[in-house]
Amino acid sequence: MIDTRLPLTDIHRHLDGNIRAQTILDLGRQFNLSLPAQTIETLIPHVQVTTNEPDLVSFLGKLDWGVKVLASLDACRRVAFENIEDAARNGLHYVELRFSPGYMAMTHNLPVEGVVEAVIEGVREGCKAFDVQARLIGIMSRTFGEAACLQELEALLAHRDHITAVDLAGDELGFPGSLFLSHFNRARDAGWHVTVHAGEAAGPESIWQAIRELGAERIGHGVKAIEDKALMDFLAEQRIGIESCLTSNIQTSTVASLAQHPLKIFLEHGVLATLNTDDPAVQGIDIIHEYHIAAPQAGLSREQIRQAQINGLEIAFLSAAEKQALRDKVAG
Ligand SMILES: O=c1[nH]cnc2c1ncn2[C@@H]1O[C@H](CO)[C@@H](O)[C@H]1O
Ligand SMILES: [Zn+2]
Repeated sequence: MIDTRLPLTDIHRHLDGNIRAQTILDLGRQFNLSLPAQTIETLIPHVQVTTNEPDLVSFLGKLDWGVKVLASLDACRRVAFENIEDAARNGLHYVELRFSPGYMAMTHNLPVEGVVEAVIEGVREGCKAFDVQARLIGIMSRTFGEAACLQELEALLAHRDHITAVDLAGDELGFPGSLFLSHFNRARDAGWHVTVHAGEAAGPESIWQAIRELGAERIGHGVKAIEDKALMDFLAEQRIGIESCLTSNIQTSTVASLAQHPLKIFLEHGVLATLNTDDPAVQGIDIIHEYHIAAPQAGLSREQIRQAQINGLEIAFLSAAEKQALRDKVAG
């Protein structure tokens, strides 16, 4: 189902939602932290979704153990490096990794700017060691409020040349996008691209807000667009990309079943929708699973899956020349 002559991308993947269970165990031991379990098998239920969660916020709690073991900047660097290794193992040619430096820094009071630097370093080392191209997206975790997001923004701005875009993630219902207008004004002034998690827990109005007020060029999830015909038209006409994450949407109970997922309709409507993972280690999946198992179960035809793969590079935060170079490289 993956077309091997085309670049394979994942443009919606949380680096801090993709910390290996083995790494959680290793770091727990290294820093003498008390973990809920001592073996991979018994740790899995604490760090991975085993049955669907009732809502987004419950799902997000599953990411917490991963960041609780980040007791040093070197641990952050390691996790970033392993994310590139994972991407290479999955056959990805290009990955956009997003991370929330404040969330990663929180448990052990690490310097937020230091976390940004450590992540940049880990990704740089990973890209040297493996044949993958990567870009970084800075996340502001809305769950912790406007002030915490401002701190994240400033830490990211200190390394602006190594950051490609900014995102807003976390509790969409509790912390609407309207709280973050000034944050996004500054992010756009920095010349960054903008993508926003919207229309996942909240309705289509949250997607409109992200586009009109925050300047979103792409939308994370966006499943609720299906409820608003004018919005569907707008997304297609304005070429605003949708970063779909099929398994994630089931595990957060955003969508009841894959058969009811709107991705197929987005593609039929000409929306530039894509297939991505979200938090692969927490979800217990990888990009291959999303293409080979989740997408067919969501009713996508072979041709639609191929279109989603094409769209992945089309809406990537790369220049036209960079995209073409990647197409040429993969086509051989
Ligand atoms: O599916 C998701 N929807 C919304 N927010 C998410 C999702 N996955 C992870 N995060 C949020 O992203 C930050 C870490 O990168 C955290 O704020 C986490 O809660
Ligand atoms: Zn996400």
